[in-house]
Amino acid sequence: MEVIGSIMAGTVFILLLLVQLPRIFSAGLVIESKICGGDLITYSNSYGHELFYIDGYLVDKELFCKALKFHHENHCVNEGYIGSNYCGLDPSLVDSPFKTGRKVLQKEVREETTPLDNEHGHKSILTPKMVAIGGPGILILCCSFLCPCFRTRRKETSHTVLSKDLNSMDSVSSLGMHSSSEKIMGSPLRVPPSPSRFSMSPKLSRLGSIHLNLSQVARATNNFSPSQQIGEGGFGTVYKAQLQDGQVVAIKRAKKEHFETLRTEFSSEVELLAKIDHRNLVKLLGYVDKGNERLIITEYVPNGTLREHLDGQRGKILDFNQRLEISIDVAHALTYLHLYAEKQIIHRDVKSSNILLTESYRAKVADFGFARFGPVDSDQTHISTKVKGTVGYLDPEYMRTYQLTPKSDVYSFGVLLIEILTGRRPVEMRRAADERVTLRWAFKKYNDGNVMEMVDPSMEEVVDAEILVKMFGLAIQCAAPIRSDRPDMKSVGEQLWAIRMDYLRSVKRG
Ligand SMILES: Nc1ncnc2c1ncn2[C@@H]1O[C@H](COP(=O)(O)OP(=O)(O)OP(=O)(O)O)[C@@H](O)[C@H]1O
Repeated sequence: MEVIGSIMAGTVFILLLLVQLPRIFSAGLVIESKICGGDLITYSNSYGHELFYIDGYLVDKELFCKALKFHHENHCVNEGYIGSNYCGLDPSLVDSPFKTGRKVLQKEVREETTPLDNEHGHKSILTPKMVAIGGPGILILCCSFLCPCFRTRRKETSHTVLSKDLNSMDSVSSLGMHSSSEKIMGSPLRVPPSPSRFSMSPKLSRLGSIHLNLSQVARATNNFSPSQQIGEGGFGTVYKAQLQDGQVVAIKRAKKEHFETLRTEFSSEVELLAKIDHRNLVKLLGYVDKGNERLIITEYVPNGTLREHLDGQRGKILDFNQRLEISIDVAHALTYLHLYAEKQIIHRDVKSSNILLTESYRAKVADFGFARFGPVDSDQTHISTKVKGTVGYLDPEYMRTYQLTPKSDVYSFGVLLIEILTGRRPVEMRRAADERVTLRWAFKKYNDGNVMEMVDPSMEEVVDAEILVKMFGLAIQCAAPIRSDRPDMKSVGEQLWAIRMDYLRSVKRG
C-alpha cells in the first residue's frame, strides 16, 4: 500500500516537474546540433542577463561564440537557432553588459536564498514535503520503466553533472557575462558589506617580514622594467625583484585602470596571505599601499606554473611521480586552509595556473584574490555569496545555489586532478565535439573502463592501470555534481598518499 502511495506521489511529482519545465527553459534557448553530433549549446537570456553553456557547462561568451560559429559554418545548427549574427556581428543583439577586462561574469548576492525559490523570488510549487513523498515514488517508477538509467552508479553521476548544469540556467538567471577572459568575478560595487569579507585594516602596514618604501621597490624592480616582468594576471603585473640583502621576491603591482574595482581583491589577498604559513602556500612577505600604488610582495617561486609544465613550456615533461606529489601538495595546502588555518579559508580559484612549482617540483598554491572565510558559526553549513572563480573549475552546485562551502574547492581540485593526469585543460575547443569538455570526456572513458587512453600522451612511462583507476576514480568523486558526494580535502590527501604508496610498490615490483 505504501509502495502504491509512493508511486502515485512520484507520478504527481513528475507531472508537476513537467508543468515547471517550460518555465525552466523559457528563460533560455537550447541550440542543438544534430549533424555535428555531440554538443548541446545552450543560451539563456533572462531579463538581460546572459548565460552560455556548452554541454551543460557554463562557458564564457567567447568560447560559446567559437562553438556557435563552428556549428554555423558546418551547417550543424538546426534547432532554436538565435542567428549567426549574434556573436559579435549584429550590435543590436549584443547590447548586453559585456565589457573588456578580467571580469567575465556578475551575479547578484542572494543571501539566504533557498534552493527551491525560483529566479523571481517566488516559491517553487515543489515543496520539500512533496519532494520527500515523491522521491521514493520516482525511484520506483524509474526502476520499473527506466532500468537502463541504473546500469552503473558512476554512469549516472556523469549524466547528472550535465543535467544539473543545464537546469542551473534557471537559478543563475541574474548573471551577466563579459567576453574577454575566462575568469568569473562579481562587481565589488554591487556587494553589500559582509562581516566575513576581508578588509584593509590599519594593522596591515605591520604585516609581513619585509618593509619597503616605494623607492626601494622601484630600485629592486629596475623601475618596473619589462625585463623583470615574470607574469601578467587579471590583478596586474608580476615582477621578479632582488632586494638589497640579496633575497629574491615576486612583486605584484595592481593595474591602475582596475585599481578601484580590484581594491577589494587586493586587500583580501593581503590580509589572507598574512595569516598563512604553510610550505605548500605562497608566503606573503610584505606590501606597499601608498598613493597610487598597491603592491604585494611574496616569496618568489622559481619554476613556473603547473599549467606551463603540462604544456611542455618548461622543457622536461612531468613524470607520474611528480604529478602525484604535486597533487598531494595541493591537497595538503587546501586541507590547511579548510581545517587548520586560524579561520577556515575557501580559496575559490584552484586551477593549474595558480599552482607554482619550486625547483624540486614541489607545489605552492598562489593567488588568494578570490578567497573567502568559511562560515563563522558552527551551525552554518555554507555562506551565501556571489559566484567567483574560473570557468571550467566552478562547482555547479555553488553556481546554482550561490552557497559556498569548502567542497567548492574540492570540486575544482577534482577538475585539476584530471588536468594533471591527462594534460588537458578543462575545456578544449579545438578537440572533437565529444572531447571538448574534459570532465565529461573523462567520465565516459572512466565508465567505459578506458583509463589508459586518458593518460597524458606526452608522459612516456606506463603506469599500472590499477593506480590510474584509483586516481581517476578519486578525481571523479571530487568533481561529483552534488557536494555531499565529494570527499573533504583531508580525506583526499590521505587517499592520494595511499595511492602513492601503491605506486611506489608497483614501481619496485617492476
Ligand atoms: N610568487 C610568484 N613567484 C613566481 N612567479 C609568480 C609568482 N606569482 C605570480 N607569478 C607569475 O606571474 C603570473 C601571473 O600571476 P597572477 O597571480 O597575477 O595571475 P594569474 O593567476 O595567472 O591570472 P589571474 O589572476 O587572472 O587568474 C603567474 O602565472 C606566474 O607565472
